[in-house]
Amino acid sequence: MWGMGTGNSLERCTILLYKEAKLNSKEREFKNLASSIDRVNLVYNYVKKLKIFKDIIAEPQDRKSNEESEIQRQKGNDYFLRHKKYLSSLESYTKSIASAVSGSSYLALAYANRSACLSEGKYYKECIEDIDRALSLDYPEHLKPKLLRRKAAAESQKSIQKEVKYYSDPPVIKSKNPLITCAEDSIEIQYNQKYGRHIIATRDIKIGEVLSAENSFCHVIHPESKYIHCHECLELCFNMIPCENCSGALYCSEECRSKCYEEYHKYECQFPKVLLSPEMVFIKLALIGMDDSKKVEAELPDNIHRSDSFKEIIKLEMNEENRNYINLCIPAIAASIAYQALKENPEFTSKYDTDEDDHNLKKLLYKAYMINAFNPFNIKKIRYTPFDIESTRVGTALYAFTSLYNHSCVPNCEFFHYGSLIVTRAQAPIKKGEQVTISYGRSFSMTPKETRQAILKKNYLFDCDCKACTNYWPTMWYLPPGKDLPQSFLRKLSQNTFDGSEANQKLVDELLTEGKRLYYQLERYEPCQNLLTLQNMITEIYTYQASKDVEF
Ligand SMILES: C[S@@+](CC[C@H](N)C(=O)[O-])C[C@H]1O[C@@H](n2cnc3c(N)ncnc32)[C@H](O)[C@@H]1O
Repeated sequence: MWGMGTGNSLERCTILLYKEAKLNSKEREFKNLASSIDRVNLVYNYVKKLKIFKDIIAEPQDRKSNEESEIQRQKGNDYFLRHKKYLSSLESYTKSIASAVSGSSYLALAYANRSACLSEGKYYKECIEDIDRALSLDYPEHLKPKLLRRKAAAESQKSIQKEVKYYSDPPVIKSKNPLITCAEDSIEIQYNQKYGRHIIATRDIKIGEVLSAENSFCHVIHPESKYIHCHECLELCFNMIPCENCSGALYCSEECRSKCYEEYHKYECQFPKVLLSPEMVFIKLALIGMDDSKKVEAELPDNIHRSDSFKEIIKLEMNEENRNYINLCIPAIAASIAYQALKENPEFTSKYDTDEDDHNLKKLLYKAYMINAFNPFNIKKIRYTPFDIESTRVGTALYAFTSLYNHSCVPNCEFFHYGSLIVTRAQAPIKKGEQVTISYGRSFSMTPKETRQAILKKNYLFDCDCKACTNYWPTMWYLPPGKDLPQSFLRKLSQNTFDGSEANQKLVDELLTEGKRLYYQLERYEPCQNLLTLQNMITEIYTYQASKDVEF
């Protein structure tokens, strides 16, 4: 059941182990233990008795293989020459680069082939870099003249180089909050029994105002993006360099490669397959906690929220008191598996080998897993085409401050990603003293109350008391239209194509200004369809403005 090649995810393994170790019968014993470390130890010992840890963590991640590199390079050639699908061919060449043994001629060939693709896409700087990489390796002599001709051609075209960036310049914080390092001074953190920590407006806030702009505390890449995004910084990059040991990590620069290796990848590089998925941001968080250098933090008074501080991220909500037994036990199983894998990781054990390290590791893994249940954000890449909006998952990230916004089914804020930076803006006017909220996925306009409440209870363990839930607001289709929107405005709205042209930019700016003005006129008709139309339009415009189209 656990053997090699089963491809079991950590999540599946935890559920199977729960059943196999008959942990359902240990509830009383578990709950009698007060500390998290005792609970992890209890579960760890029961699971260990099954003697199947070894199987679970036996399957290694894919290693370098020149054979695989050659298969991927041929695939790339096929896409490039036969189908003229340049992005697919680029991804295959990058896979070929990731698989090739360091320093081999396979690596040289893969770089050279990718340079042809980059030249076709008008990414001349990247093309030249790849040619230089191929030439610095064991590239066949008889093919060199062709490569040098490609380099000369690329040099002469450098002036029409295309930019590789999938988001626009983010807005900046104008009036820094003295108590929250990543926020405007229009908000504050409050605490009460009912809402936990939550955010309150300290003055009236207008629609569109930026409230916070926060860099991720830590993130991991999503598998679907890993051949065109850097494993470390998540930036888009079409000519990445590989990890020298494994075939699973690619980087936009030497700096990112060595930074990542030092801080995390030296452990990850030897992870078994079961620990490789975006959900594993919890292991990264726990390992950051283990790392003493990160714990040394600038001396700031305790009442200042620093979004880059480990002390803050580890305080995020775990809902420990509201969890039922299985939801307390599963994290202990996941922590046990990750612990066992790390204990067999030579890089890890060479640094951490005391009883105190052991204790810390178990505690941190358990906490980090629980934090990760309620707080992760998906980083998405949004691309507008004339016919469609494409959304791709780039990674999963944790934010120490943005996670403090509570949910409402009628949220007054929305967040936007600029790479791994998350920016929160008001999408409705917010009065001084009002709670500032985002949506955790379902808004009242599309999903009926019972469904929303059930999902929130299951995934976030609370009963929502927002105005839509309390007053039984119907979904959008059953709402009155509210005050009519002017015909001139509706005409403009129907002309909007999001096609990136200058004329459309102007139209979008006008729609945003007019939409905000109309919102204030319609506010008193809430809930109504036209107000939702305005709100959706405003959110869509901000999403569009944050995204940038990069074609290949
Ligand atoms: C991402 S955290 C939000 C910040 C959290 N209140 C804290 O103290 O850290 C999500 C958790 O906050 C609480 N929460 C969020 N929205 C809520 C709401 N509208 N009412 C009550 N609790 C809420 C729930 O415990 C939920 O699992």
